[in-house]
Amino acid sequence: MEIVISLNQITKQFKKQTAVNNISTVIHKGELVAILGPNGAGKSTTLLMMLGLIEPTNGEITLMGDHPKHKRNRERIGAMLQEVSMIDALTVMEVIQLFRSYYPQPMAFEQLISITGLQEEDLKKRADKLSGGQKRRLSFALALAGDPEIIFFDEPTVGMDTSARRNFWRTVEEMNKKGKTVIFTTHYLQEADDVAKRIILFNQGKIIADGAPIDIKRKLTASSVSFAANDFISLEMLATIAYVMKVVEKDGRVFLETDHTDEVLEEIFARKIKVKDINIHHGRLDEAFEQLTRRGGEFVESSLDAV
Ligand SMILES: Nc1ncnc2c1ncn2[C@@H]1O[C@H](COP(=O)(O)OP(=O)(O)OP(=O)(O)O)[C@@H](O)[C@H]1O
Repeated sequence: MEIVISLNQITKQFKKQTAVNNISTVIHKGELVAILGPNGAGKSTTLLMMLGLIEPTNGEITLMGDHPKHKRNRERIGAMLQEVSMIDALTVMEVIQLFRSYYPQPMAFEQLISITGLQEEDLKKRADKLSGGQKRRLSFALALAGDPEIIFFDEPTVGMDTSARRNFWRTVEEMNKKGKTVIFTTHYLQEADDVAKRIILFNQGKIIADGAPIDIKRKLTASSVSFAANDFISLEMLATIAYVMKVVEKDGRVFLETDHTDEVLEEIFARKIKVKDINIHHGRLDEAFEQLTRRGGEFVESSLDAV
């Protein structure tokens, strides 16, 4: 698969503060990647370096094979950053037209308007007079004005209401299906879990886990098969099922902790054990996140191998 972004031993130092500490990774064309991590972990700094807006102190970043700032890249990337600054005195429609005019093959005007989700009367408003959430939606449309191949979002849904959020992710998923690479930072673990195909987890300037959400969760949190308890099932017998690590009875249910939920289920059916109200539980991303960030730096190497 084609590599579109490559980070090779990147460090960013702000005076005494090491914001990003010797990270290396690659992102392939068509990936949908979430960069997650607690406050100050180095997410935004990394994103800004990928965009060429700040330079690493050490290491090398390439964007589609060139320096991020190369003029070939300018037409091929779109970004929505945390700071929304609107051009004064232009209406929403004028700003969209202006941004479209920067690119050789802009996205259709009507499509961008529909992405803003704004009503007719709001399109004639001055962009700087929009509400916070409306500004975010407009900056989303502006990020897509050039019909970019790679799109970067820094905390994109902050300030968006539920429906704006849903529309935003639906559009992002559509773009990704068309082959566009999407990279976003977020604090909303649920969003990362729902949308991203890959999560890069940052802590204290380092990458402490990198993988599909399901793999990160599976590796770091316990999964279980559970069902309603009844008097006829022997817990000792359940403990003999292959891959069952622990059997626990709690609140009227029996939980079989395992890394292999499918195999355990198969065995339950093969042995014709009568169970009702079956539930499969995989650990939640916030549990995995909590574990990883709590353990901090020391956990780095082993978790990277493991995940
Ligand atoms: N321009 C700057 N000058 C000095 N220090 C900076 C600058 N930008 C970031 N930092 C510091 O680098 C560290 C990483 O910041 P960064 O903004 O990348 O974190 P983040 O993971 O995006 O955090 P948040 O979730 O709070 O947005 C922080 O300690 C921050 O204070």
